[in-house]
Amino acid sequence: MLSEEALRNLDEYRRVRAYSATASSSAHLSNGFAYSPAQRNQIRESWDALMRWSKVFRTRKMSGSPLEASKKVVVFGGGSFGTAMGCALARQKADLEVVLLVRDPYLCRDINVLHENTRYLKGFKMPVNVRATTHAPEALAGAQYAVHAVPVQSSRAFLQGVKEYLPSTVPIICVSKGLEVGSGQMMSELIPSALERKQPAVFLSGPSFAKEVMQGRPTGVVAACKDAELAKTVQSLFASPTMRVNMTTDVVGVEICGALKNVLAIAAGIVEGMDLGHNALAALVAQGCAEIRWLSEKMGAKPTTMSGLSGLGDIMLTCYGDLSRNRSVGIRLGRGERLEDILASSSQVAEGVATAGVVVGLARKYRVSLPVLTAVAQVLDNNLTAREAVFHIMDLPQIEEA
Ligand SMILES: NC(=O)c1ccc[n+]([C@@H]2O[C@H](COP(=O)([O-])OP(=O)(O)OC[C@H]3O[C@@H](n4cnc5c(N)ncnc54)[C@H](O)[C@@H]3O)[C@@H](O)[C@H]2O)c1
Ligand SMILES: O=P(O)(O)OC[C@H](O)CO
Repeated sequence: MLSEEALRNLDEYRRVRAYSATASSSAHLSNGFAYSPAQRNQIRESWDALMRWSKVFRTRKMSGSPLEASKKVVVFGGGSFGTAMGCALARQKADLEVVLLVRDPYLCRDINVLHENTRYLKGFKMPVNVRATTHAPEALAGAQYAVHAVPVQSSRAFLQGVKEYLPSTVPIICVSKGLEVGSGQMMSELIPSALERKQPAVFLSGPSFAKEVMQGRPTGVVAACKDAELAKTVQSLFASPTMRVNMTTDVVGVEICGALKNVLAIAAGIVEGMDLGHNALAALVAQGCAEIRWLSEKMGAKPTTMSGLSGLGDIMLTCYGDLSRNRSVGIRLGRGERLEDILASSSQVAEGVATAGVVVGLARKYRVSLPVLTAVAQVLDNNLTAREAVFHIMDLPQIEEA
C-alpha cells in the first residue's frame, strides 16, 4: 500500500538498520582512528541496553492496538496536511477507510478517480483506501476518529457546519496550528466553543511538512491531550516505521508553540529575504525562541514542551525549511513585495499572518514583551517596512539574557 517513493525510503531505512547491525564488528573508523577496546565495549553495551528496552516496550505495546480496532477515519479538509496525514494512516492498514471531507467537487472527483490530490499534493499517488466526499453526513457516518486539518480561521464555521453529524464521543485529532482572530482562542478552546459542548480532542503537532509525510520520510510529532490515555491512543494510531509520535498532557504548550512558530518563521523569512546573513538569522531565531518561552510559560506551559518536537523541533523546521509557507511569506516581504500581492498569489494557508496580530493581544494579557513577534505584526499591518523593523530591533537596549 506504500507509494513507490515511500517504499524506496523504507528500503533505504532497512539498509541503514542492517548496516548498523553489522557495523559494530568493524574496529576502525575510516580515517585510521580507533576507539579503545574499553570505549568500544561501553558504546556497544549502551546501544544493546537501548535495543533491549525498545524490544520490551514494543512487546508490551502489541496488545489491542487502536489501529487494529479502527475501521473508518474522517479527515476534515482536503488540503496538503489533511491529505498527507490521511494517507499516512491509510498506508498502515489496507482495510482502514479514510474519508477526506472536502468542499470542492472537482478536487473530490480527482481524489476518487485519479487517486491524487491534484490541487495540494500534485504528483503523489494516494492509497486506494483513501477517498473523498463533499457530503458531511456520509463522511462522518461510522467514523471512529476525526482528523481536523481545516485552517484555524475557517475552523469555527466548519465545525458548526458538521456539529450535528459528529457524535460527541468521536475524538478530534487536531493538526491545525494557530490562534483565532477575534476570540484569540487556541484550537483547544475553539473546538468546544464552536461545538457548544465538550468533545474529546488531541492536538498533534511538531515538525512535519505535508510533502515529506506524503513521501514517507521519517517524521516526529507529539500528541497532546489532558487525558493521557487518549493521547496514548492517538500516539499508537499514528506511530509507524516512518512516524514517531511522542505524547504529552501539555496541551497549552504544544498549541502555543505550534501557533507562534509560524509567526517566528515569517520573521526568519524576512531576514532571509533581506539577505542579512546567517548570524542575523541565528540571533533572530534564538530571540524568537526566548519570546515563545516567555509567553508559553506565563500561560502555564511546561518548559520541556518548548525544547521538544512542537517547540524547538517545529521552530527549526519552519524557520529554516524551504517548504514552509510562513517562511516564504517572510522571504517575499523581505524582498519588498506587498502582503496583499503575496497572499493573492498563494492558494495555501500561512497561519502566521493571522496569528501574529492575536499574539500581540496575548502578550498584553500576560504582561510580557515580545519584540520580534510584535515587529512581525507591525510589518504585516503595513506600519513598518521590513528594513525599519530590523533597524528598530537592532537598536533596542542591550539587555541581560533571560
Ligand atoms: N502543510 C503542512 O505542511 C502542515 C503541517 C502541519 C500542520 N499544518 C496545519 O494544518 C492546517 C491545514 O493546513 P494545510 O497545509 O492542509 O492547508 P492547505 O492550504 O493546504 O489546505 C487547506 C484546506 O482547508 C480547506 N478549507 C479552508 N477553509 C475551509 C472551510 N471553511 N471549510 C472547509 N474546508 C476549508 C481548503 O479547501 C483546503 O482543502 C493549518 O493549520 C496548518 O498550519 C500544515
Ligand atoms: O508551511 P508552514 O509554514 O505552514 O509549516 C508547516 C508545518 O507547520 C511545519 O511543521
